[in-house]
Amino acid sequence: MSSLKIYVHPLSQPARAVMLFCRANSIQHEEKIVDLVKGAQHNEEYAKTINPLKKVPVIEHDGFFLKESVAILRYLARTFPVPDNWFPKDSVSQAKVDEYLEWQHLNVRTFGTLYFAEKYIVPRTTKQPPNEKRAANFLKHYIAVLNQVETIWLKDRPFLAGQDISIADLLAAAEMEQTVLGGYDVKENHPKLQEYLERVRGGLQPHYDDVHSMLNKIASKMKATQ
Ligand SMILES: N[C@@H](CCC(=O)N[C@@H](CS)C(=O)NCC(=O)O)C(=O)O
Repeated sequence: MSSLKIYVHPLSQPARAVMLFCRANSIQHEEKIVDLVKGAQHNEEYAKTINPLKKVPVIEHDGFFLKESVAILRYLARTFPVPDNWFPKDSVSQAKVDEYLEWQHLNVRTFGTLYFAEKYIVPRTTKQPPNEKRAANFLKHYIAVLNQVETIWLKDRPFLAGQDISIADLLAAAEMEQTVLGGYDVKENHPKLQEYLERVRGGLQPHYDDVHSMLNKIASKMKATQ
């Protein structure tokens, strides 16, 4: 019998996208939590046997190891019997998904992550306050790319690559949910993206809330103590 292990952590955006894909498609798999908070990704064993880049997500499918969320999601969509909308076989439809996947890494992913890291990770690892000037600059760029998502990618379609949800939406939603931990709630600031995120979430319940539960709990606690 085929075996799929996914090495993930629920506070990692690309890992959540992989978790969500597997859960929403009822792909039989085992979740291996790599405790990023405790630095488990830096363990010698993890670097040696799972991922020399010391990051999540990674999958292990029948002895085949694959890192990088985009490659993983494409591989899973090709390899498992999932509905075609996730990564369509039709060349033009697939290219539309790829178009977002190629763009997001240097845009939503980059600026959302830089902002989140400056506001959330840096203070926790250095015990120093964030550099607010740097954070504001990352946020400015993050808002600019979110505006591009609204006005270009979602201009005339409900999902990033067309009428149906695809793997592009999983990565986008996971990134947009993350920055609440840095104090920037996309849903409160971008009504069109709020509707979009609700659309993505609505079609993926209860899995969407399940994979975001740790993030949402931390965000609620932070809001309560502000
Ligand atoms: N390009 C990679 C990014 C992976 C990545 O940056 N993972 C982060 C969590 S979101 C990580 O594992 N960080 C641990 C570390 O840098 O120590 C992907 O899309 O899979």
